[in-house]
Amino acid sequence: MTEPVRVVLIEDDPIMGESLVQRLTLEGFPTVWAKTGAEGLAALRRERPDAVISDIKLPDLSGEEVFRRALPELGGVPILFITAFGEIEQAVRLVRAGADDYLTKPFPIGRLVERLKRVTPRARAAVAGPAGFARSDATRRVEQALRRVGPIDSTVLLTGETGTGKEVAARFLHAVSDRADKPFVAVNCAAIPPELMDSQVFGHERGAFTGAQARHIGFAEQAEDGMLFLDEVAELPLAVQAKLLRLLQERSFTRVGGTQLLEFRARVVCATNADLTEMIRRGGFREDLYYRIHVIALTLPPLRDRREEILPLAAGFVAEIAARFGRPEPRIGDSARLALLDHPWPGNVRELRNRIERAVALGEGDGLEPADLFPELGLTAAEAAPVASLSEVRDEAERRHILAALDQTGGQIARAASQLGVSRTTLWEKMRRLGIDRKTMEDEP
Ligand SMILES: Nc1ncnc2c1ncn2[C@@H]1O[C@H](COP(=O)(O)OP(=O)(O)OP(=O)(O)O)[C@@H](O)[C@H]1O
Repeated sequence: MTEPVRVVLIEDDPIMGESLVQRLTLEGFPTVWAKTGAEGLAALRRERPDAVISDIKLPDLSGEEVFRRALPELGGVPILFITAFGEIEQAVRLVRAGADDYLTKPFPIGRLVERLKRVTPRARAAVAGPAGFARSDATRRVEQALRRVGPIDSTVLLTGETGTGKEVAARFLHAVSDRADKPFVAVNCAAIPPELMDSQVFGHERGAFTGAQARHIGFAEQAEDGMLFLDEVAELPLAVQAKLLRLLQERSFTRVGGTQLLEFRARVVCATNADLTEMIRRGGFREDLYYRIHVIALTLPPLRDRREEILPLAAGFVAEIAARFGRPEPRIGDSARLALLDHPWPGNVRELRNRIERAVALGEGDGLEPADLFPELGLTAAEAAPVASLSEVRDEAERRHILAALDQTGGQIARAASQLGVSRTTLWEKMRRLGIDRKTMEDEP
């Protein structure tokens, strides 16, 4: 017997809602009813349904907002909209943006059931298209959302800690988009000096500034009608943020020092590990730009929240890296597996990859052991301690020297100061800073 298709219904009209719930349940679709957009989003997160039916007009959110906000939870789950006669345009836009279908009120409930039956197998079937990157439910939702928005042109913002795979996700989006055969241009905004950012992104004309000996084609132009991936977008200086906003609004730009207006045809995908709302609060990021790039926002979860991916990812990296080094593929021993599962992975997938690469490169046996992957664990505590900074070393030496002087002078500050070649006040200050307790010293009048 196949599992029943579970539905979340988002509908504020009590009569319509009631009758839909009754009929859907009778038809074998267990249904959870949410009466506002916010309740609906919470239900989506909680219930993980197989299909969603949503009214387009809700007391708190529009259909577009429901879709945009639901997308990260929705993944490949079908969503049908119910619209009133006057909202058809919005419904058509939603279907273009990746919603599955819409029905105009009034409609016979049988038709809704029929549509529902038509769209649900799609969610169950293996998703077609390029192979994905997901190996857990958490990333599968992101991957399916990317497949869904692949064919449309809205701007996507990918967030997540460093090394979680934001660039991998952006390249995947490109691969499933209609622009897959067009350029994918990745710009690491953190790696370009702020004063060069403008000309790197928009290009410059010959003679635009000292040293501009030839025309330079910037990233916006190189992307043609492909994809422009702005990694670490929070690092853009405010002046370049203003230009990026204009680029997105007007879909045109000029090279630095140029007058010719060039059409911007690429799709923009941004990534950041910064908290942009916090940056807006502090005045480091433009709010209007945030709303432009935040049309569809998806978060790559940290590796510690998707531990089921650790071993499959590790196995994939071992195979790939051993092949690259022309070495036999080492086995990951049982205790190494446990160590991998136990590690908190602050550097996420990148850290996993780097540790495997080092272990495969340096490992001598035919298996990987915890010490190959976590060499720091084999060190004594003193060796593993982080290297002290120069100021820490200096402070420690000063502290010991002052204590010795005080010891020799029986705690007399003035004599110790003169021996040390500093004034009494300076010695007091140093003692305070270095935490030498003055009460243990014998002060003089
Ligand atoms: N799902 C995945 N499958 C295979 N490799 C992955 C996956 N996710 C990430 N990686 C690898 O991990 C490393 C980091 O990924 P990526 O550069 O996409 O992360 P990021 O989130 O963009 O990092 P940053 O914020 O530092 O730019 C890369 O070597 C990438 O190939």
